[in-house]
Amino acid sequence: MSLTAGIVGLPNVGKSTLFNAITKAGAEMANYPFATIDPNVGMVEVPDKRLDRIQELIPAKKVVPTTFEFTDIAGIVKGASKGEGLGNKFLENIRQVDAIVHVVRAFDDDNITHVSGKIDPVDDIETINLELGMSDLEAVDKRLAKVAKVAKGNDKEAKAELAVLEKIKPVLEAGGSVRTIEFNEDEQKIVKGLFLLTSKPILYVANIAEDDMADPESSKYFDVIESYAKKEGAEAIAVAAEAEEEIAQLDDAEKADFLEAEGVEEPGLNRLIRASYHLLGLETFFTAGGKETKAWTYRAGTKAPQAAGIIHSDFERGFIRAEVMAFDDLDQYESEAAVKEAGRLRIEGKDYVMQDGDIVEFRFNV
Ligand SMILES: Nc1ncnc2c1ncn2[C@@H]1O[C@H](COP(=O)(O)OP(=O)(O)OP(=O)(O)O)[C@@H](O)[C@H]1O
Ligand SMILES: [Mg+2]
Repeated sequence: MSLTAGIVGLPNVGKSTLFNAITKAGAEMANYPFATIDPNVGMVEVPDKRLDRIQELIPAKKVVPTTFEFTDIAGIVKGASKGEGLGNKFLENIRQVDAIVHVVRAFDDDNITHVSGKIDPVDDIETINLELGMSDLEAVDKRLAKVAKVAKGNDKEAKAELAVLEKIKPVLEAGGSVRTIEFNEDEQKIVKGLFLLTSKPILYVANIAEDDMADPESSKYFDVIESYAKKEGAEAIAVAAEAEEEIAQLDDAEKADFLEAEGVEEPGLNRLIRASYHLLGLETFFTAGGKETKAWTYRAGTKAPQAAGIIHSDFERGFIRAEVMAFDDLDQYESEAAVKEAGRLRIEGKDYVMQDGDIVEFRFNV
C-alpha cells in the first residue's frame, strides 16, 4: 500500500525521535533545529491483538502483522510559505504525504531548544497551520485566476470549481484550514484535486515528558492540545517520544517490565500507529492458518477481488468467490466449524465490500 503518514511540526520538537520509536529506522535525532533536511521514510508494523487471538484459535506456523509507511519531514518555521528555512521544499514534502501527524512539544526541558523560546502548544500548532494555510492560499489564488476566465465561458466544470475555490479562500484568509469546511460529495472531489495541505486529514501528537507517561491526561499541555484538536474535529494522542524510543530498543520481556514500572498498559505508540492507519483510511483483513496467519492492508471501500489482488494478482484475475467470517464471530464461537454451524460463515462475490476484521479465504481459478 503506497499511502504514507507524514510527521510534521516545528523544528526540534521530537519528530525524528517519534519516527525512530515507531519504525526503529535510526534516523538522525539531535538537539538542534533542522537536524532533518531530507525526509526519512520507514515502515511501521501495525500492532493488532486480533492476530494473537486468531493464532490461538487457528494456529499457524508463523504470524505476520501488516505494515504501512511513515515519512519524517523537516521542521516548518514561521515564514516557511515565503521560503523561510527551505520552507518551500519542506512544504512540498508535506504535499506528498496522505495524512499529517502533527507533533507538538508538550514537555519542559531547558536543555532542549525551542525555536520560539517558550513552550506554548497552541501557538506552535497555529504557527504550522498558518504556514500550511498561506501556502494553500497562494495555490488557491493561482487557480482562481485561471478558472475564473474559463468559467466566464459558461464551462460547467470551471463554474463548479470556481464556487469551491470561492468557498475556500475566505477561510484561508482568516487563518483557517480547509479540513474545517463542509463540502458535499461533488465538492469533495474538486477539493481532492487541488492537493491542498490543510485539506489532509490530521492527527495531533502531544510529545509529553516521560514523567507524564502513566497519566498523560495530567499533563497540562496535553489538555490544551486536545481541546484544539477537538475544535477541528481531529484526534489528539499523547506520546512520550523519547522514552518510547528507548523502550523500542528493548526486547519483549524488558519492554513488559518497563511498561509495568511506568504503570502503562499499552504504549501510547501503539494507539498512535493505529490512529494514523485509520487516518489514512486503511483497514485490515486476515488470512489464517496453515503456513502463516497474516494481516493485510487495504483501503476502506475495496471490493473482494481487489483485496484478493493484494495477495497475488492471480487471485484477482481468477477470482471466483470469498469465504468470509468476521473476526468477532471467530472470537465468539472459537472455531471455524462453530462459526459455520452458527450460519455466520459467508460466501461473498465480486461486489462484496471488504470489512475491517474479515478473515478470508479466496477461491480463484487461473
Ligand atoms: N518527550 C521528550 N522529552 C524530552 N526530550 C525529548 C522528547 N522528545 C524528544 N526529545 C529530544 O528533543 C531533541 C530533538 O528531537 P528530534 O531530533 O527528534 O526533533 P525533530 O523534531 O526531528 O527536529 P528537526 O526538526 O531538527 O529534525 C532530541 O534531543 C530529543 O532527544
Ligand atoms: Mg528531525
